[in-house]
Amino acid sequence: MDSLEMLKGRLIVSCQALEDEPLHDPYIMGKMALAAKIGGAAGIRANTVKDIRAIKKEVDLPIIGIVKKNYGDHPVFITPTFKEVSELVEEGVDVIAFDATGRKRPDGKTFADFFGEVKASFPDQLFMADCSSADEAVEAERAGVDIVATTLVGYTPYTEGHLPLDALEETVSRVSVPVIAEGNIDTPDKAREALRIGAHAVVVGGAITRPQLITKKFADAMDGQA
Ligand SMILES: CC(=O)N[C@H](C=O)[C@@H](O)[C@H](O)[C@H](O)COP(=O)(O)O
Repeated sequence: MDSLEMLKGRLIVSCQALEDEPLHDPYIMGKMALAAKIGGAAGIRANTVKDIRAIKKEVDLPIIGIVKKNYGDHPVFITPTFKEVSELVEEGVDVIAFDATGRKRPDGKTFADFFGEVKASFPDQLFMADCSSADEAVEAERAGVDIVATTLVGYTPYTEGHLPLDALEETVSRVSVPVIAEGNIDTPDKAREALRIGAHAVVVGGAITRPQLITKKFADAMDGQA
């Protein structure tokens, strides 16, 4: 069974902690991935080669790899250039994900130029397009990606306030490649709803692996109640 088939209808847990987060440590991300596997995750999404290596030591699940890299204050930061894609190919991951929004990349390339080069260089690799709208998903499918995802819905200036499940519904109706629901799927009900709408799989991050955010939800709900 290939990794896409293994992920069908299943939960993928994003195990990420950036430099400014308390759990920023490859060892901890490895253990997060193990906890996710024990809980029933069928795949892991992870950031940086270091974290991916640590995660591979703990679990044998399919990995969606990204490299978040800031080029100055450029807004495109999820696997933004060919360099980050090459790092992931060299490490070896089942799927490589990247920003597939309509914005120019830090090196000045459009998404189509960037992906054309990537696909020509690594024709056997699976690629997932992190989109902020159904229009971008349609463009990414046209460019030849294997999977599209709602990862960046609400995170581009032109999608502020848009809801991932609404974008998912539109995307599912307009593309034929598998669509992964990702981004602010923060309850089990939303994950189930995403599958009902037609998501191939669901990625959940912060609601499982960012304890500072989980704690805040409880603390905020209790604030002023006593
Ligand atoms: C916008 C952005 O940078 N998204 C990132 C993409 O890799 C991650 O920070 C998210 O945690 C991930 O997409 C999962 O989403 P959520 O944590 O909402 O379940």
